[in-house]
Amino acid sequence: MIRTGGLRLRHAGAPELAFPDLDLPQGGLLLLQGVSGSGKSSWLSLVAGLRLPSAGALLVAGQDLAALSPAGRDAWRGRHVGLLPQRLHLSDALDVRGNLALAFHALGRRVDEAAIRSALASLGVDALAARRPGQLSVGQAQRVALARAVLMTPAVLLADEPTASLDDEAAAAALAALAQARERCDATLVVATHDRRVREAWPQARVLALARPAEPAA
Ligand SMILES: Nc1ncnc2c1ncn2[C@@H]1O[C@H](COP(=O)(O)OP(=O)(O)OP(=O)(O)O)[C@@H](O)[C@H]1O
Repeated sequence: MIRTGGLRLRHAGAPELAFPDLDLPQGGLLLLQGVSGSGKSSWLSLVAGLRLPSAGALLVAGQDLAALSPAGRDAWRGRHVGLLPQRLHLSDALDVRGNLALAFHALGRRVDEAAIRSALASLGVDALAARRPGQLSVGQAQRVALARAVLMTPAVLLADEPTASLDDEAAAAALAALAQARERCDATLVVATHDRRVREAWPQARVLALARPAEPAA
């Protein structure tokens, strides 16, 4: 679940972003829409606990993020949030298995090899475990990143423009993989997108429409 009220974020040197209120139940599906600069990535960074709001209340998976210390937020995010960023941030110094193992190291936990195999298999990329990310197609790399996102069975899955730069077939496959990942984790799924194909694929999804803030008068 994600509940926000009066949420605002101020980036240095930019007009303050003000977000519409939201009450999304656990397991819900949300499309975060808005033109470039309307704050989609900023909203995701708030819900992921990467930034704290300049004002407003924010409850994610039952947790008030403002009540956590920075280290507590990092631990909470590692356990409860699955992130599929626009740039996938897979390390080419490691193979696919090693990239997923990093998630356990970040939490100070023993690497759960069975969980890694299961996450990769759930996205149909278990045969790629020994490859380096640089040896993967764009679609394969995205599936690996999604396997990493669902590794801890997160309560909330956040995907930033997952269909950008994909052709129709690859975009449909990416959306199917996301829907499957959501089902596997029984997660709340938020997809930030300005791709009309996502809305067409998921007409039942809730939409949170963001508007670009007005520039202050000169
Ligand atoms: N780290 C930052 N420092 C200063 N301003 C920032 C920072 N990140 C974002 N902004 C500003 O906040 C506003 C919203 O940016 P954001 O990236 O969240 O929008 P977006 O809707 O995700 O855009 P896009 O679709 O282009 O990715 C923009 O005016 C942007 O310049």
